[in-house]
Amino acid sequence: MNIIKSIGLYEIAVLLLGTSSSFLIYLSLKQYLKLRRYRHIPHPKTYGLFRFFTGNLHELQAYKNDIGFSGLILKWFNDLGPVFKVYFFGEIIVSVNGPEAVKKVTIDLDLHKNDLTYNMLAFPFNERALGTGLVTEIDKEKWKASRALFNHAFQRNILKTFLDEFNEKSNLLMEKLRGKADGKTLVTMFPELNKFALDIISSVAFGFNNDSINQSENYLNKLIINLLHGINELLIDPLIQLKPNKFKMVNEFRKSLRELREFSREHINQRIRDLENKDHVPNDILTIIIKNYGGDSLDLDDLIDQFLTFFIAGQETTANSLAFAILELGRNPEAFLKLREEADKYIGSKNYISFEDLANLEYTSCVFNETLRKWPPAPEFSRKTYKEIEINGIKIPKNTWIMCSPFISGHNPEYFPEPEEFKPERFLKSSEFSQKNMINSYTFFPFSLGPRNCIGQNFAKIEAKIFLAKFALNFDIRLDENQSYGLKEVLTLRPKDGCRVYLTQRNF
Ligand code: HEM
Repeated sequence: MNIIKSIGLYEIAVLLLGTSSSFLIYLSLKQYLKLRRYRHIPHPKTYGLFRFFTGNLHELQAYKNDIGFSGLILKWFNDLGPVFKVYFFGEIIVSVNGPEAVKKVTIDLDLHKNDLTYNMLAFPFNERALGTGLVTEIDKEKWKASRALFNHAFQRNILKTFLDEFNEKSNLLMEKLRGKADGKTLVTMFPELNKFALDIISSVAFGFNNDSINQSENYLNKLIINLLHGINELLIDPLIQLKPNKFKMVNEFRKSLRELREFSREHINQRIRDLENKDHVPNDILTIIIKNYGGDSLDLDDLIDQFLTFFIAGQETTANSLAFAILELGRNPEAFLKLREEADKYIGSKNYISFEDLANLEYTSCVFNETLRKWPPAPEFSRKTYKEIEINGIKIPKNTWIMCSPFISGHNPEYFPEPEEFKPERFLKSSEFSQKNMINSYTFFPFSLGPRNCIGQNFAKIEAKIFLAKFALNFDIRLDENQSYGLKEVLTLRPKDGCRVYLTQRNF
């Protein structure tokens, strides 16, 4: 205190002013030099008093509740062309688009995942969440080793053995929806589908009957929702943990995450014990993984990371896409009738959809594909350049955060004429778009591409086809006219109001 008195308030003020001005000058210089490295790459106009620092944040805030980040980058793509940059504070992201670019990034160069984004999923708020699970593992060699184990568990002939579970959970959901199908009860599809997807993963992948479909609030579902909510909040605002009004949310997040990991630990430990005691165990993905990890290499925390990864990667993505599908079918009754015709023809009154039946459901696949084209649940994915690369004649510096967008590609009229229309027919093998190869792996890639593509894509396709066929066989849909058709997007893309419908039992 005495020292302060002797220095005097004036000197302190000058000192503080001096320090903050030097800091501001340092930040400005750093920002200037960074932007200079990218000045040859086109970028959208920036707005606001502090736009030199905030970059494109202003527009993002303005559009986030309407067309979402995906809609915004599509707008920028239409204005600026296939390669452009956007920036928010110190982070510059280069969006690269077009079949050549996507092939180069994901396959030819097989770029690494970008650590900044994936770390927020791996260790949000400095807590271990998805850790070194498949989605978030940045180290290529370690990732390769675990992917090799999991590839085995996700082969079609293994998934085939789980059809009973897929059918059983779909039947349970139909049963529940039948109870609401009086034409007057408002049903929000997303939460129903979210529980459905959770129960399927719980049962197929980890051999336990979670039964959230029949519960209004489910323990596991609630923990996962809290986990995703926390990660979403962190992605929107990386400084969130410093804000006193968010302390409660952050604490709840931490508590849920710890409970979730504990829940996983107990479940995995039990399975290990059962395997050691040679007790009967389900032949599910967990058993396959434990047997393959085996021996000394088995690290329980790694297994928990994988366990959580499959819940997070496989639940919301599938639920979102199915909610979008119902929304589109409600708006496109012709497509809905064709879907039903196909289900009538190949499934009819059967309660069980077999693998052979699935092969016949081509139009159902097209409905799912068209939904994923228009509304990919993972609308962008990111990578990082480890050396300077060139795309469309534009040089992109080393260590750049690159973004590829299945959303932009799916809305490009060059490959998908009238992209705003919902036309499942374009995916029929006989359609001119398929024949002319306009639809191929580099124009339609909702499950990403290359070595780090989605391991669960066949799983998701089986789940979606069984659900869609059964739904079309059972119900008529009327959309709630008061719902917004906006998007909700942070980690994944979802219909803003969750797809609100009135159902009636189908008139035969
Ligand atoms: C419609 C449903 C789904 C969509 C659209 C989807 C999409 C994607 C995409 C785009 C990626 C790449 C992400 C990135 O590069 O960061 C991915 C990765 C992954 N997905 Fe899916 N997914 C779906 C369903 C599932 C399901 C059902 C499971 C599991 C049962 C699953 C498990 C995974 C895993 C583990 C990865 C990481 C793969 C790796 O890096 O080796 N996904 N998914």
